[in-house]
Amino acid sequence: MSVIQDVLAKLQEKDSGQVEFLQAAREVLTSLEPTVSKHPDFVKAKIYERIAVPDRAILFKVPWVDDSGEVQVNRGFRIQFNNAIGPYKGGLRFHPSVNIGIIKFLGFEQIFKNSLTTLPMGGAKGGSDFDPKGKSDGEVMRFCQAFMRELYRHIGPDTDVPAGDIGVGAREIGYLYGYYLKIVNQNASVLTGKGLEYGGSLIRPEATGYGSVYFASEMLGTRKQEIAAKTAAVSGSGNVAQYTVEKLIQLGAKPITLSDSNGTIVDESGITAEKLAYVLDLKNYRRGRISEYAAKFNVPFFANKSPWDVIKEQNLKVDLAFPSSHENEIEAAHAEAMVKNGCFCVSEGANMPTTLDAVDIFLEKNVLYGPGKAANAGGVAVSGLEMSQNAMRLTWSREEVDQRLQGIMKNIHQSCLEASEAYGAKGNYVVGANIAGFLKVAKAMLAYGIV
Ligand SMILES: NC(=O)C1=CN([C@@H]2O[C@H](COP(=O)(O)OP(=O)(O)OC[C@H]3O[C@@H](n4cnc5c(N)ncnc54)[C@H](OP(=O)(O)O)[C@@H]3O)[C@@H](O)[C@H]2O)C=CC1
Ligand SMILES: O=C(O)CCC(=O)C(=O)O
Repeated sequence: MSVIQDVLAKLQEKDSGQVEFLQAAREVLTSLEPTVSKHPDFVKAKIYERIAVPDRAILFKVPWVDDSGEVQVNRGFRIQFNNAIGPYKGGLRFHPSVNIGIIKFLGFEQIFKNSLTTLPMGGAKGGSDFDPKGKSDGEVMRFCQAFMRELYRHIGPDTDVPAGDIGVGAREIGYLYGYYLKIVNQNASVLTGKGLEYGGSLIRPEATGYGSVYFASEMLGTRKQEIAAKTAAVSGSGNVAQYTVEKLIQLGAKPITLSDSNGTIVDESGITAEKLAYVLDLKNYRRGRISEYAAKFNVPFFANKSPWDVIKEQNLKVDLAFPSSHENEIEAAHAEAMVKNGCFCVSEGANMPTTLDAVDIFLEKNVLYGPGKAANAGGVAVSGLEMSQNAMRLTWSREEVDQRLQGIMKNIHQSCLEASEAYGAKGNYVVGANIAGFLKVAKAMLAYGIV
């Protein structure tokens, strides 16, 4: 059995219920296979085995009181996966589906993503099974305060710096940071995605979405194509989806879908800047459902369907796809239908939105496929820039941060291409991203000895 297969077999045995983590581990570790023969020192130091086990996993209770006075108890998690190249860094997810396997998959992916940015950040993730949907602002505030009441002792500007993810946006970061400040009494860079008034960075809200469009643009460039005039499907309607659509519009593309957990709207005339402004107000302030877009702009709404279901069932034609919602949203049958309906470029705003079978289909059919850890790294990259600005106690302009973001996305694209070629899988961004992200972390781990 190869070293990699041996590690995977052990994970399968030890972490058997953690389906999403095992999926992520399989995807990453199998694509590291070509590094094994070139790096016997990694094998001897058991780097492949060590990198797949978190440094620590913190599980805690989060008791809080709802608006009716009843005590509620949620689970809180912070998985500090690997800090070889910098402080632990990665978002917090508040969603009822959250469990240890999901947070572990996200934390594991974050190691390689953060390494690809070239900024000094280790990998972590956290969150809770708390569902902010349908909760009052007061309930969300009390939950965030209860969550921080435990989390504060595990984080710090040089230790671990969380940020947002699904269900954690500007409102939640404000409550979390406000409570940290209150109990620790230090205005420290312990969270990113902060408001501009209290240490946030311009372009952080936009960064993940913009970055995934910049990454798509780089991939298209390898075939002498560009974003302009392309029709695009985008899933989700949260932070990542909103700014993906904004950048697509700015670059002259036609985004035609958005979704949430209740269904998908299809606007074949194109989502415009004005319609997007409606979506931002609907989702970020009124906290409404995407079906309201369909009623407002008189377009079809497909209840309980994702954009990928609609492409499959209605033969909707698209050139580009930006899955920006959640893991495993694109399955093999979706991938087949997407290719059949003209989709030739997929840039993942979400983390692991494509199942392993569906990835194989994209690769077989020569689709330009940008995996999340490369394509959505813009968000954490600008979080890294937020930390740099906090450390220098100054703020950069919008233009400066955007220029840096574009440079980082270009550089990630180039590193993926170079690593894929050096390790015998030219043009395969999955192999390229995993190997390029891995090598830096592995070399740092090797330098530290067995710790
Ligand atoms: N925010 C960031 O900077 C980064 C985010 N990501 C990834 O991008 C993705 C989206 O995150 P973000 O935009 O921040 O999150 P948000 O909470 O802002 O938006 C999530 C969107 O996805 C929908 N969604 C979530 N889960 C499901 C589900 N199980 N089924 C159907 N729809 C669902 C939500 O619908 P509803 O409101 O109905 O639940 C919502 O429209 C995630 O995979 C995240 O890990 C990656 C890198 C950075
Ligand atoms: O900005 C960050 O620190 C993390 C963003 C994130 O959660 C992600 O990249 O998946």
